[in-house]
Amino acid sequence: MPRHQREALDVPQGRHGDQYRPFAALIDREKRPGCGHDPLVTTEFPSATILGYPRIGPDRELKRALEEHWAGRTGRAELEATGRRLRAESWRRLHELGLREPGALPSNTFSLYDHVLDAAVMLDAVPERYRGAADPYFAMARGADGLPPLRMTKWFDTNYHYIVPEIAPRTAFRAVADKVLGELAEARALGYETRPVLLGPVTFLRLAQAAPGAPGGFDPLDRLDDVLDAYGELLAALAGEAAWVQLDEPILVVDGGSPAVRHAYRRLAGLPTRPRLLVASYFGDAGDALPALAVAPVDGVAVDLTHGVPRNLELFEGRSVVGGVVSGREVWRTDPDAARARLAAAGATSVSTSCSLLHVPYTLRGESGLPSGLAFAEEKVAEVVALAALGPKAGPVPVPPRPAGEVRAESRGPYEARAAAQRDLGLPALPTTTIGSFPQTGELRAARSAVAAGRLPVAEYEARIEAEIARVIREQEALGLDVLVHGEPERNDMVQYFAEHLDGFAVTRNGWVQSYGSRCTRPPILHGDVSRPGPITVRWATYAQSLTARPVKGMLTGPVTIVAWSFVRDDIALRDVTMQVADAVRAEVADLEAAGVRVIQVDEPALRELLPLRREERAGYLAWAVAAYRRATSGAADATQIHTHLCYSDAGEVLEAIDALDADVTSIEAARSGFAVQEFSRGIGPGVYDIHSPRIPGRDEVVARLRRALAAVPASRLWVNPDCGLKTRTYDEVRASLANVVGAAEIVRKSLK
Ligand SMILES: Nc1nc2c(c(=O)[nH]1)N[C@@H](CNc1ccc(C(=O)N[C@@H](CCC(=O)N[C@@H](CCC(=O)N[C@@H](CCC(=O)O)C(=O)O)C(=O)O)C(=O)O)cc1)CN2
Ligand code: MET
Ligand SMILES: [Zn+2]
Repeated sequence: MPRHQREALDVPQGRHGDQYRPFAALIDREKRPGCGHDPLVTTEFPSATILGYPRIGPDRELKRALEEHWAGRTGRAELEATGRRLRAESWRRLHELGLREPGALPSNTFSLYDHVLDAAVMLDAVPERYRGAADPYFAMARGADGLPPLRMTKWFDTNYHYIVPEIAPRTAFRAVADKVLGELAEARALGYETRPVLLGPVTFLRLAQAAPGAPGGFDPLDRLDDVLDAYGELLAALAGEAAWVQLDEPILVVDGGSPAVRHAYRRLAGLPTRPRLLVASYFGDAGDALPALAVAPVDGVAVDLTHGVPRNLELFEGRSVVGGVVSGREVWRTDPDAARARLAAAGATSVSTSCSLLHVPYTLRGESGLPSGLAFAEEKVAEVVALAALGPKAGPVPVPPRPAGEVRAESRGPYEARAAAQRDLGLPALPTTTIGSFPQTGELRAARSAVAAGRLPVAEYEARIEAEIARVIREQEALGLDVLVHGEPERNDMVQYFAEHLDGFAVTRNGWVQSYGSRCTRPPILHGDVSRPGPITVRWATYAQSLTARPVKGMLTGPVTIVAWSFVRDDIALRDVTMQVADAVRAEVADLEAAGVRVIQVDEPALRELLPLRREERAGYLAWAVAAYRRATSGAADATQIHTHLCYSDAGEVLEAIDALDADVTSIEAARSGFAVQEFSRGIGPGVYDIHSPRIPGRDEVVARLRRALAAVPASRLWVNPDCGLKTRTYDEVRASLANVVGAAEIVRKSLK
């Protein structure tokens, strides 16, 4: 059913608990395997719950508190106090929205930076080198005095990023339960019996990486039994404190690993002293992994029912089956009939969100001008409560829309012909460039909100943007970079900015979603057919080019990334949505080219992110993603140099697809993830330093990286650039870092002759 015709659920706000009964009555007490002790409050899983909740704060209170703290303006105590206030306010609001049964409210879902990092701390898996830092937690997250941070990467196929734990053969795991016990006690003092949420042991180890220096064949999963000992201690500590504990195992929806799951949950379920265990899988169908769980007598499983119904659920008869029918990562209202049909088909005994609500904004309240048919976190909680009151009802389970027709990958001329046609750009060997953005200053952001509020005339704002572009061009000329950028000062975000200039998208006022640490985005809402009313970037690109004789690179966001970082309509296939966006980008490429812009970068940092978690679906996705990129870029003349940029990409997994994008130059994150430059047959710029940390790379360090790269790529195809845009850095950091990058390129260039 099209969204706008969908009936909204009648969502009661703050009615009383008796409406849960019809659903709770479905739970069969007798059949549930016992676990040998009387839990504190209740043994029944609540009829309605959510798997997790946003934590940045409805007005990004945590972001501000973190940034004040990192700037040295507040102490740790003030930061902790903000955290406590935010947790209390979330529980209060969730209770008010109807999550009132014991155990319905999750706890330990708050984090000062990241829940995977919290899990590492909970297991005492803190690498030795961070232990002496003034604040080991933030040192791991962000680096500290010469100490680089731990790697950060995408959380499954979402736009959230987690800190990658480092596990060594001798990491001494032990339970550090103070955070989880602290939040439980905090909630209890407020009158709430909560359900602690822990990252599960298998997901923890499979998301971790081997510590540097570990022997070649070492896999963090080799440490499963030791980690399980620590979980045993944690669960023992929680046994008298909470009726249920939720163990998050989203890794269940990824191929492989069933033996580890079977082993882990046999051991944990067999513990003599423990709370009831709910194992939560999400981000897809856990089908293949369910039998492994079924042989372990865990007390409940939570399954993602938003896209289909996982296979083999009958294996869980007699236990709690928590049906995730309200999407935790999309923003459309739940269709009650479809949701109830899914609950019925899955034999669900409770209603939940499909995953944590971390991935959606807090509330629609305060928004205007948005399409109808939306639900953000608060509205989704109300939906869960309403569905629990209604209960399951057999009916047809809808199938997702199929893509319409075939797609063909479009082509430009062969690379060699293009390279020849681009020679008049006059670039040296090892050309230096940046990825696009320069620091976004507080003044620019303040000016943007002043325009939105009508306090600053548009002409004045535009004059400030031009002044900033002029400054960015001057800085780059002074540094001696070869291919310049305008610095993206006019963009609030590389996706939202384009969404604001395309038809078919709506943007929110306050719909912030955490991306990593204190950083957030407001994902646009793609709700209709996409089209481009007029040129978007041409004015700024041509202004920048008018200020310099060096080539200025036009800067666009690619179609896959625009859809990946938006909330997208669900009534037509994602592939078809992406092709509409590709056509808009193609028109912008044509306009830039017509305006004389000779180098155009089309960023696709999210290409890897949308890669399906199941192997069998990957080739199909990559084929259309590549086709969309080529649709966007293949209209360019051979003489126009097309760049692309990817980051956080674990590029190794999609190298062939990146090559198939057929860009003349690809810049890619290499500083933190390490990948094989020799795989590339065209221009390649492996990032020479990590822009996510304030650390300034040394010139010699960059020289060493370039020499390593030259062992694999000829100098004629090697580019020199940071590994991502500079918008989160300060001008001081950027100047110092880029001076070393340009200096390093000069040194290496000389040694070529
Ligand atoms: N969409 C998206 N996803 C992405 C990335 C990305 O760039 N975009 N990059 C990767 C890493 N993720 C990142 C995500 C966000 C930020 C980031 O810097 N976000 C900014 C917000 C960017 C923004 O929308 N800025 C707006 C609004 C800024 C703002 O907070 N305004 C103030 C008012 C202005 C003031 O007085 O300061 C307010 O609303 O209160 C603007 O510049 O116009 C932040 O959290 O601080 C960086 C990296 C992966 N995913
Ligand atoms: N052109 C963009 C920038 O420099 C690319 C960022 S990729 C997350 O900010
Ligand atoms: Zn990037």
